[in-house]
Amino acid sequence: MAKLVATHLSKSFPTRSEPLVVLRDVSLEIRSGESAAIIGPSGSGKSTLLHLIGGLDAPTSGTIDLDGENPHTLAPDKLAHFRNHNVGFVFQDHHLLPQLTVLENVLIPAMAETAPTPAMIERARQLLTRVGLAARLDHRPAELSGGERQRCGIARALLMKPKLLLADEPTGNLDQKTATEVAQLLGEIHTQENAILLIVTHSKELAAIAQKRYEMNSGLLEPRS
Ligand SMILES: Nc1ncnc2c1ncn2[C@@H]1O[C@H](COP(=O)(O)OP(=O)(O)OP(=O)(O)O)[C@@H](O)[C@H]1O
Repeated sequence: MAKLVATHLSKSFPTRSEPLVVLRDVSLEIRSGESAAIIGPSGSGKSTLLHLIGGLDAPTSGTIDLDGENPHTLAPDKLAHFRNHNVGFVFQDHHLLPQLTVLENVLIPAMAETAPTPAMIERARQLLTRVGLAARLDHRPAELSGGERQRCGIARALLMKPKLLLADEPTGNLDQKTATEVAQLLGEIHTQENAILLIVTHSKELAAIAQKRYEMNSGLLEPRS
């Protein structure tokens, strides 16, 4: 069973005067099939923490261990490979490529390394069926609704069977009803995929789908009920 362990993470950004301290001694642990949500005010450090955990930025101190590997000890090419195979990202703005079809967008993580294999194409089709987009494979993102685009983004994030699914305000741009549907989908599909799900959100409703909840305030992470 995979496990994410973040231990004593701190992050500061240099400024012209004192460094800006954004994360202060943050630790958390989440297992495969479990989910955690982090809520907290704007600017409190939530996205920064997600970036460190996903290997997009390095901590000033502290360690991250995903199933025995610390992404921040890897050389840049190995880190890119690690991220592509172990971490799926779902963003507030879906980050789909407008010129590609829905199916091609979902295949992007596979295309980062080789031409997609028939097995990958089949997995992409299956994921798109599971997120309710079976009839939209050949459509472009502009032809989809906001919720459908987010479903496509979720399918893309899961293509490589990542151990970790990171979602940064995934329902932030959606109306209430669509946000509820996407939240339910995230909750169901990460369990089916046995992935670790970590969500950053302002939405209490989205946070409610997670088994563990935390609040971030000025870079300090506290458990919440
Ligand atoms: N690359 C950077 N250089 C300097 N400061 C940064 C950088 N990235 C983030 N920050 C600062 O770190 C603080 C925390 O930002 P972060 O995006 O993590 O907050 P957040 O809790 O996710 O906010 P929001 O809910 O608005 O997305 C902010 O003050 C931000 O300006």
